Amino acid sequence: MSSGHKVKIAARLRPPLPQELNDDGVRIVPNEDGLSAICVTNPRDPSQIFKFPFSSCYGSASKQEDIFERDVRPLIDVVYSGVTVTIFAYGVTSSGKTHTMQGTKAEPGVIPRVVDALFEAKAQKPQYETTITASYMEIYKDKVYDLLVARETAPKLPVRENGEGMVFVASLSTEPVASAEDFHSIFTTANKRRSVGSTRLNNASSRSHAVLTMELKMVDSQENKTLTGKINLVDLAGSENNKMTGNDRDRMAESSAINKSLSVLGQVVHALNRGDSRIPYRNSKLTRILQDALGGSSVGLLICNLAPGVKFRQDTLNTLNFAVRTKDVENKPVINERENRPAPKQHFSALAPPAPKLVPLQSAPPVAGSSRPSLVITRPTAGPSRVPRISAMGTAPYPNAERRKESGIGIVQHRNSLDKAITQQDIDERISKAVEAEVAKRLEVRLEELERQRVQDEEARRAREQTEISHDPTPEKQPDLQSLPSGLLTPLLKRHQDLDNELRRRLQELERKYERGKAEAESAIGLSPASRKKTGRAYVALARSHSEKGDLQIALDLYRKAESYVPDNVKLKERIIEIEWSVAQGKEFKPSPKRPKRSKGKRRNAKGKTGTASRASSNAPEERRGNETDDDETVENILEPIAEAGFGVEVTNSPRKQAGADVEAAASTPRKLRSGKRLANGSDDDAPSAPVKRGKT
Ligand SMILES: Nc1ncnc2c1ncn2[C@@H]1O[C@H](COP(=O)(O)OP(=O)(O)OP(=O)(O)O)[C@@H](O)[C@H]1O
Repeated sequence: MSSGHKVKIAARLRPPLPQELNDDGVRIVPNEDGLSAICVTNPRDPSQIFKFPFSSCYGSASKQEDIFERDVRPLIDVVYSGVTVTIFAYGVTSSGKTHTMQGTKAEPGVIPRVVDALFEAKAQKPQYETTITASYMEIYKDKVYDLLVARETAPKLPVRENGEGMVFVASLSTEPVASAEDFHSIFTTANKRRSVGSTRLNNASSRSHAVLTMELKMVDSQENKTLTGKINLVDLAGSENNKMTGNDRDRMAESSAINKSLSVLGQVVHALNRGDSRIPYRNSKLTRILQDALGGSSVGLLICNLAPGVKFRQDTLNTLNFAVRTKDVENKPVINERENRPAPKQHFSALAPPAPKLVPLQSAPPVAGSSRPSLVITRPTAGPSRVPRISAMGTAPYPNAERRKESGIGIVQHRNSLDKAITQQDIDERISKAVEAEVAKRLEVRLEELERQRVQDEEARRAREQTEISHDPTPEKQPDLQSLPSGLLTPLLKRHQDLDNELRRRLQELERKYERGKAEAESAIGLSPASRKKTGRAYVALARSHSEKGDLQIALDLYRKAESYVPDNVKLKERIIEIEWSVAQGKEFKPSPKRPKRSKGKRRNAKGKTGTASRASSNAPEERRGNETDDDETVENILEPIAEAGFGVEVTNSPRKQAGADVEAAASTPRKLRSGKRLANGSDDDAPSAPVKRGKT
């Protein structure tokens, strides 16, 4: 039996803004069991509808209070039981993340409501002497800044890891908070420092990810123990399509950092779901900082913000796909508890790391609507721990933060204010801290060296390969698939077995090459973009051949593998959803028929861009792509070169003449929706349903 706690998902659709049309393409549909699902019309084929069942779905008329009372308030008791909770808002730009997290004076969002609830609960727990502190940071262009200090005096802060594997932001200030009112004034000031900019889609668009942490220290003098609970409230920046946002140069740099970090977030979730031994947390500051929330020791709630309107439709599907994956991520919540009683003096070097002890779950209150773990692990920290317990989001306040505390803004006693009588134990602790800081620093330097070395090795390897390719004229050397002229490999189409073998060989070769790329072997990030695409293409083609043979599970695995190389490919995501559904339902899967082979000139004509195909244009993929829509671009990137090489094409969007395939696919699925019955696999934690026909519900 699993002792983990799955990340809970809540999806919220914002109402259309005054200038937006409501086409009803995203809507909430109640399920028979009292739960609900988000239904999204396929932007490429309005006759198809994707269904995403979640335990909490909020429609456009929902109120801030609804989401707070149902999904957030139950977590307040979890924080008071000494557990870390992380709530993050995720969605495309302008989908309502900041509105949900911060809200307005008239409609306060999750953050102000959480703080009010923390103080209400504090008043009801007289057995504890509770102190509450806040820290607030933003991750802007992959750099971390303290939002509680003026920007002029806020250098970028390093992210570190202590000996217990706890990631923290060094030198992040913490501010004691005496009351909810005190918090609101601190928060309002801090928010003015957040990087916000205007885009075509949102005139107050967050250009950074913001992480607010409220930490509670609950000293129980009767029981001689201290519990530390924490809640991280994360307002992520939204993914962006620069063509829609109309971003200028400055905004583009921000946008690319935002998109990259969100893409790494997706890869982390993927890797966790696959059970990889290496999770690429280190590939962005965002994922490092959220490490504890994804696959770590905290309880997680992901609020998925969705925007109505057809222009956001593809992003909405991407957001929901991310949510579907995230709900399979399992955390192992931990109660942070330590004894108050001073331990006998001992030199830090003589102390062994404390062994975790299992504590029955009853000590933690239940989380509404979630599968609770049967056990949680407590970290006993009796006496001076070998490694000082450092807040996951950092301690060591800035001098000006310290000043704020002294100036009496907060009346709460801070842990560091025990300076009056320094004991031998205090001294040992300080030495221990200094040693650990030094070790952390050296480790970081060493890691940077290793990373530099890896990059150098990778470059040298690529250079070697380049030289080999240009000097090796032997005919048996395998040609690059991308460079093959169209039609050259057409005969392979007729020989599927050969095709399989060929692709397998190619994949093995690529993987062998990649293996040589040292320790990062499991991460597609370690490959150049070209190699990633190439590998992705090869997996797609192999997957297709398996799906045609009816080996759907194998095909699905291969498509998923392809996705880790080209995580942004939208059609690939759709294909995975379709096959997942077919596998879950035990239904036959019919891929859309292959696109008929056309001359390049015809292709251009079909798009209506140019009259006749010039030789220059047919040989210039960049130029071709420039004329295509975004969707085409992502598909062409992975699929087209294979098609040109004669390996077949994945076309999800069936043109009119392929309607037969759509009708057939739809005919096998819509009745379930029509009758209002849940799909066989339609439990709360199910994957989305396959497309079903509209108009029959
Ligand atoms: N539930 C809602 N009810 C009313 N208005 C909303 C709601 N959600 C969002 N809005 C409005 O939509 C606009 C965009 O919302 P918001 O700024 O919160 O989006 P965002 O996802 O944080 O965007 P970005 O990623 O660009 O920062 C704002 O004008 C906001 O007031």
